[in-house]
Amino acid sequence: MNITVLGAGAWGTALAVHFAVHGHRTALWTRNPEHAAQMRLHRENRRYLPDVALPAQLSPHSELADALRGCELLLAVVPVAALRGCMEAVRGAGGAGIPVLAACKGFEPQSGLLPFQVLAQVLPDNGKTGVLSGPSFAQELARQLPCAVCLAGNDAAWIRALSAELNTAVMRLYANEDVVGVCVGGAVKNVMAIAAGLSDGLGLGMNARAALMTRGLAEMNRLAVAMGAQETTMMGLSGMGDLLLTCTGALSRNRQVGLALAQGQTLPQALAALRHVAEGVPAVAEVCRAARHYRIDMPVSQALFDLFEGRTAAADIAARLMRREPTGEHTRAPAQISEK
Ligand SMILES: NC(=O)c1ccc[n+]([C@@H]2O[C@H](COP(=O)([O-])OP(=O)(O)OC[C@H]3O[C@@H](n4cnc5c(N)ncnc54)[C@H](O)[C@@H]3O)[C@@H](O)[C@H]2O)c1
Ligand SMILES: O=P(O)(O)OC[C@H](O)CO
Repeated sequence: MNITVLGAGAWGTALAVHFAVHGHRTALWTRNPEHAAQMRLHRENRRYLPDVALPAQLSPHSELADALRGCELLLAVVPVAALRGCMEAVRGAGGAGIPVLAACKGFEPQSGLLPFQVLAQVLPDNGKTGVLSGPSFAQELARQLPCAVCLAGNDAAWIRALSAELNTAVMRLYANEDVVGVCVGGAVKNVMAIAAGLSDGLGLGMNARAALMTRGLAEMNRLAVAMGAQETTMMGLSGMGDLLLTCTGALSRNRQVGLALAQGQTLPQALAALRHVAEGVPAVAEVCRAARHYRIDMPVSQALFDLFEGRTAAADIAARLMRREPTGEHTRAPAQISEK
């Protein structure tokens, strides 16, 4: 298959390398001509995924029209904030009819839309759109270490066929019919990974991290179900699977942000040191906005939001969460989300 990957960051490059290694002709598009030239020269993406050789089947591009030539499947792997602009550019370049999977995780800032909803808005006449999500660090996939992720979209038969066609011994693909749940899991687990990094960085212990992850899963589930997802999806790869990986894995950028905040860095300092996107940061505000809208309680997300807004200190968050009114483990507590 001819695959075009939009976005030559860590994840876009890892996916492009993977599909090229497994026999697909792969174009990797970056908006930056100098970046494309460097990748062609060194056969490596030194800025975003160093020490991984780009296979011969992979061609770096900065001209969108070149990258789209002969394309049979588009993978959109830019930060979710850039998804709309990228897909508008694809439409402008005559690529509106190409099937597309978004592999970004988060809510579009301000609109609060999930990646599949952005695709539906920008490409309303596009026949086939979907998402790829699940526990998957770019550095591991690029080295062809095994992982399992899921695909979901607007055409269940296409998603099933695509899962079978793209499945490899390195990346096992599961078809999922709950595109809302898959997207919400991928977005909210990043918020929980920041909280887990913060907890670990403050030395709160393994008991605290287990509690945080479990109650984080409860928050993810409440929001997902309110938005129309199935509860079972949160127990799968794009829910619990990705939550486990991102809250505990040292490679997680979101977890690293939490660790940096615990050391006393400001949010801009932590993000500057990262040099990669941490989608959990903009997602915090969108998650809390959605929680207010659906009138559900998301105390971990709200505590992070208040921290980012300067309304609470990192050192006070644990006490604030622990001292809340006791409640039943599966009680649907009324929303305690602040109005700001
Ligand atoms: N890195 C991972 O392990 C991983 C795994 C799964 C999913 N993801 C998701 O994939 C998405 C991309 O993450 P990443 O790790 O590749 O990020 P990254 O920070 O490594 O790279 C981001 C890339 O997007 C490009 N970009 C940013 N704004 C753009 C715009 N307006 N137009 C075109 N290109 C733009 C940047 O130039 C860069 O090449 C995120 O939503 C992330 O959550 C990442
Ligand atoms: O490095 P993070 O925190 O953006 O997480 C990367 C992937 O989403 C893990 O599945």
